[in-house]
Amino acid sequence: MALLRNITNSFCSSFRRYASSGCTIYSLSSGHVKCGVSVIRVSGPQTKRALRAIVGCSDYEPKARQAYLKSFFHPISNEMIDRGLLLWFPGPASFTGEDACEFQVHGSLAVIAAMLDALGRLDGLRQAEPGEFTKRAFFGGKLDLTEVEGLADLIHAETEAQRKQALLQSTGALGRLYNKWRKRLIRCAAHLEAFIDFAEEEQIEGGVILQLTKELKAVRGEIREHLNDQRQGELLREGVRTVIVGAPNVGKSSLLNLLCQRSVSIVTDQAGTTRDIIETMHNFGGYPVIFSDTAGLRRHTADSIEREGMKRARKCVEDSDLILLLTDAKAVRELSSNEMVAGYVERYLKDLDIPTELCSGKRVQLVANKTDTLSAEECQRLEQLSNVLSISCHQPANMPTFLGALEQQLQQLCGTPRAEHPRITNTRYRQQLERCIENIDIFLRDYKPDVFPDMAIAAAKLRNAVRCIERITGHVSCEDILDVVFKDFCIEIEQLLRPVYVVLRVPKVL
Ligand SMILES: Nc1nc2c(ncn2[C@@H]2O[C@H](COP(=O)(O)OP(=O)(O)OP(=O)(O)O)[C@@H](O)[C@H]2O)c(=O)[nH]1
Repeated sequence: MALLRNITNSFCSSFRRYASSGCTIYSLSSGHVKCGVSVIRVSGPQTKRALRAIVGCSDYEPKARQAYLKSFFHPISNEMIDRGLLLWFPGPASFTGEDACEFQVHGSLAVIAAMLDALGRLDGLRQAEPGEFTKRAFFGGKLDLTEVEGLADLIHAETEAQRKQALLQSTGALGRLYNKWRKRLIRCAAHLEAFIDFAEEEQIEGGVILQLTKELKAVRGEIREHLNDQRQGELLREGVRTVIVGAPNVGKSSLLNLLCQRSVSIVTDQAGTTRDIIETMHNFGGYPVIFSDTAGLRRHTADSIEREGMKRARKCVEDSDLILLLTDAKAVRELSSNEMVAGYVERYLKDLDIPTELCSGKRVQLVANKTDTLSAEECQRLEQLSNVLSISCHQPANMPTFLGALEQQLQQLCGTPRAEHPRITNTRYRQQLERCIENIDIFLRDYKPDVFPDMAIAAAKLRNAVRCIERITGHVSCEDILDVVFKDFCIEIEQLLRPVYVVLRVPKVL
């Protein structure tokens, strides 16, 4: 347990050291457009001196986390800038962990400029870099990396489901899960090291090792289950890539225009109108979708531009998550069973020269367009088949059934964000978890309780497993990762902390 305590303490104190070494920063934290109220934040050791200077009272003592209606003055001219609300957040119970305050002022460009100028005139204050408040919260130990990324996702969330998922992550649902695994793995590693170091002298029982392998298998099982999620969280975060593909002239561009409710793609009666990929991002029933219209596919063409368009279309199929395979309703009007539809899909993909590997692991939804050209009886027959959706882009009144089915597909692909089952939202997490499992696997395969050098090598694998989790949460030195995360968060990293946390003692035998 002492080992665990040391790890935690060294983690926290290094972060605190970084946090308190910063100077005081200020910035407009609300949007950069004219608005009713704008929020200007200040964080750092000089915050109280700054707020006293702005309210024009050198011994002003606001109560923590209470709003005060105050007049704000420029410290050089003593002219009043605005009247607004002041909130004081003494550290460490603040967002950054440092002393912080907020000025809520009227959101005109002139008021904001005057406030920023006033703060900039004070000694020890400088304008914050983009995202620097969050960076301080991270280095101050207030947020782990998953929470930082969750916060960035929350700020960028465009759909309701994305908002829910980002909110869960930003409030620590994923971080708590990973931290729980991290602690269990550290405990296993600590027991193993105790066994290596003291087994002979203090008669530590071999049963410890049995217990340890049982626990490792349990953690491995939980991580595997977490990984086996059909990438739902990642799809929700990044958007479901949905490609509309089919033969020339079947109505792919017409469908895209209908889905987006605007004319993004050119529609003509000439086969081969669409040459390049046309992509649009769409909020579809709360799910983010990236629709792609593609060039019509056929086996042979002499036209080199069309050939390039078809190559791009096939690549788009390969990169997609959901394939809307569009066909002319006349081509399927004779089909009378789901098996016949399945056979048709296979033949159609072959005609379009789409190799089956390109579609493997993806949802392929057959959509029959131009039902307005069918008889009522043919339409009815098609509607009875469950694996084909029939539409007419010329009669959008029949679209609700299709849209409902599409929304259902998206719901199944993205799932529902739940606090009890936080999902992987980032490929980086997935890669580290897979590496963590690999290390546990190697340990379980290689350790031999009675052969100490082998045991020590196996113990190193266990430490690697811990490190993989720590690279997700940011508990270890991981500049390369921080670089990516804060870039996503629009933060220019000026100085990178290089903390090196000794996670576990190196066994004597190494
Ligand atoms: N009758 C009927 N015609 C349609 C329907 N949808 C599209 N069309 C017509 O079919 C023709 C081709 O439509 P597009 O949307 O350009 O077809 P496309 O598949 O994108 O064509 P390419 O770009 O050549 O691959 C146009 O004349 C459309 O007006 C429909 O539901 N019913």
